[in-house]
Amino acid sequence: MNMQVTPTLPFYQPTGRECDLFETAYDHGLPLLLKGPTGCGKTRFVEHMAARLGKPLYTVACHDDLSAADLIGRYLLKGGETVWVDGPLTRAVREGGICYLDEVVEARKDVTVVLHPLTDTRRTLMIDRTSEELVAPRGFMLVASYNPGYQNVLKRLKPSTRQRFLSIAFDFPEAETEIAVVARESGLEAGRVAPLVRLAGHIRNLSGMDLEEGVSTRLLIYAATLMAGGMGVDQALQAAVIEPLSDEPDVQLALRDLVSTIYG
Ligand SMILES: Nc1ncnc2c1ncn2[C@@H]1O[C@H](COP(=O)(O)OP(=O)(O)OP(=O)(O)O)[C@@H](O)[C@H]1O
Repeated sequence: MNMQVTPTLPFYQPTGRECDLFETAYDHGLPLLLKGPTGCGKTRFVEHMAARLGKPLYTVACHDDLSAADLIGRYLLKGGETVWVDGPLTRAVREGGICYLDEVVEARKDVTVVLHPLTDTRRTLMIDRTSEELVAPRGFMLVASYNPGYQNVLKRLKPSTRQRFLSIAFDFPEAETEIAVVARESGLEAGRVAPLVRLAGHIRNLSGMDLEEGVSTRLLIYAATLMAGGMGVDQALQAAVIEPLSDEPDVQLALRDLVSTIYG
């Protein structure tokens, strides 16, 4: 869990009208679900919007062991005494902040039970252990993300959960936007970023066939950062694109072929 109150506005390049939708959802106290592949800007978007709205942000990276108690809180032994310690969700509710549950679908099932009364008109967080029932104040907002590409039958959001959230579909940005983002984040000049983004376009066309998922904007930023630091193109792409995308020699070969097509 990571709590941030960001003094400067984290850079976020909008790709559509997502900032307006976020603000409207926030104004009306509606929960928001961000759907999209890994590394396409969902977390950065939430960080940007929280800073823009001047709200504390509690980010929780969900995993398959994450339980309701991890979000709500628990009794802990402190100096021989048992004291209640709020979890990130409870803190966000008490403070009227934003709670961002990254990859919510990974969390254990008891988390859903907690989220339901919080994401409908009740806006209530039940804390069974302390017998408290908190009604979320104006200003509290729940944001969750999930990556539809990773889902298997067991790990899908149930309609009863999905239909409690407004949703925005994220994808990799248009080439021009992605070039601007990668150049800004890595410090590599736009002219040298352009072929990287072209390569990404080709690789993304392969995803689903040989690759679980296309190359993320995050990996392009890694590659560009290595290149901006003076590393050669081949070595940078091997470390930041080819190795992270696949362990299969055949697939790696196909990726290297694509690299030669673009870089000659
Ligand atoms: N539209 C954008 N504006 C600014 N930066 C962006 C944008 N899209 C991607 N990025 C950059 O890509 C990096 C990865 O994005 P981010 O961490 O937000 O991904 P994510 O979608 O939350 O991924 P995950 O689901 O794996 O957590 C960011 O650190 C940022 O540098």
